[in-house]
Amino acid sequence: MLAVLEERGFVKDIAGGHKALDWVLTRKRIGAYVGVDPTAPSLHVGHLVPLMALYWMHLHGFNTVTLFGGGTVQIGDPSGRTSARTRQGADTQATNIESIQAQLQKLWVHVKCLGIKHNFTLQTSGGQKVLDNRSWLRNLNAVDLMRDLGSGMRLGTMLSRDSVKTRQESGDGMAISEFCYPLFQAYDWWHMYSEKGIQLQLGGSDQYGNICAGMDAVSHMRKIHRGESDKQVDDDLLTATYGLTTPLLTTASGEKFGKSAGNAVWLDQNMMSSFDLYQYFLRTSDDDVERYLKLFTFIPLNYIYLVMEQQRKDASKRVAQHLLAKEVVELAHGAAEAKKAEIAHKEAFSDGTHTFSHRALRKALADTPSEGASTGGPSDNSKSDHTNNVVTLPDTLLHMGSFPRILHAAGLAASKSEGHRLISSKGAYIVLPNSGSLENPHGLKWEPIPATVSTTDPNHYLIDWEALVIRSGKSKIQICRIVDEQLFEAENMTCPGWEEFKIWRDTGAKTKVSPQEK
Ligand SMILES: N[C@@H](Cc1ccc(O)cc1)C(=O)O
Repeated sequence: MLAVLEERGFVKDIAGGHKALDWVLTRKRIGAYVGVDPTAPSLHVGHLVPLMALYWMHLHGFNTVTLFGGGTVQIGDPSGRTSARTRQGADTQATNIESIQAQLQKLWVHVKCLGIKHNFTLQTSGGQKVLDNRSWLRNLNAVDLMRDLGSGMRLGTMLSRDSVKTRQESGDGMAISEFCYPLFQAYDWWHMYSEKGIQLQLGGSDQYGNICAGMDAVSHMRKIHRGESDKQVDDDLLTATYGLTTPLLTTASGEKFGKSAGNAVWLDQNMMSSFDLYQYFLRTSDDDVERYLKLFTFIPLNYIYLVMEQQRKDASKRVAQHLLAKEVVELAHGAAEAKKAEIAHKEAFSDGTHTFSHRALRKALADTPSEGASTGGPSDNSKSDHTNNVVTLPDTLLHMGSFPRILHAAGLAASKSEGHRLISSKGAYIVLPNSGSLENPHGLKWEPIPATVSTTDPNHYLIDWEALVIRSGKSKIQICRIVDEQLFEAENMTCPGWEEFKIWRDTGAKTKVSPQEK
């Protein structure tokens, strides 16, 4: 098992000894767990690395638990942080807990389906559970905790942790609650060790300290509960605890993995559509794609090597990236969504990579009805849950000089001024209507949005009188359906910058109108 995790790139550090862990995993189907604190409404792609390692263990017959910290999130893990988290309101916390729990459940369903697809059988898979540590932490007695577990954890070790040192040095200090966080994570482990035989904890590299603290605490608790006489049992490698941390991902060009335009790449479909998630992984560079295929998919290594050979023969086809993107969407959102996202992308480029397929546009528009708000509440375009990334924008946004605003409204630029920058650096593109060639009438051409912004009218780029197709960088495409402003407002729709636009327009209009009124 350890060899599998190592060859796929999951192992950064091992606590408890490499040899010992290797031996135990070979001898015994121990239990393993990964914990996540629900600090946000969704997991992001970074969470997937330790989770994937755990899923591999599940598929190889180990008992596995994904734990969400409904209890620990209220204390706040200081690991890897330079400042304390701000306290969340009770209702935010409740919704986060609920959605993370649902997400962890859903991931298990998709893991099982992917397992079957990649020829693992349910009979040889291990058990899997989703647990909430609130269920035991809420009954914990403070005196008992300090007497038993607290007495087994050393101040020196805890003070020497980087997260503590940096805060002491920067002068911000640290609250006792945060300082004591490792006690609660350790108690989780003790609880699951004694009840479920969980001997291994996996986590991101920032969890190394918490995991080591947990190992000390569990061994201390075992002594207390067994009496000192059982000392030799304690040393038994077969019943000891172990830790494994996964590497922190950076791209080959040195950037932090998992950020798109400064935002986290969320796994929740309502926060990031399948189309966008697919697109994020499709943008993976050739230097990173093999590493990511190993980490984020269950595809056998031999097959990955074959795909990489194909990829090197013609990198422009991005076969490896398409495969990666599809498998990740399948893991996060399920097979049906993955198929749709794949088709949407393949169609968009079906007439060549330098063109955008008119057929794909027609299909995307047909698949996403314009009544974006039909679900009732106000619809926020940026959270569109469509597979095809169609956003709806009001027609009044299209006027001479408004391209930077459109880039912002379509979610391709964080602000209007960033839109400006994108255009002047020739990083923003638009599909030219009716630009197909005689041999390939559906392949519409891309061209950079003209740098002469103030004299360019976006209306000239409307395709079939109803859509603009824009792109930032190499492949972040956005289809914009343009509707009548009255319909947009009547359907309670909105888009980034819309309120500011209205204020700007209304005040601008007044100064223009008044002289004529005179
Ligand atoms: N402390 C972990 C989450 C966690 C919570 C409870 C545990 O028992 C284990 C892990 C984190 O912040 O990522």
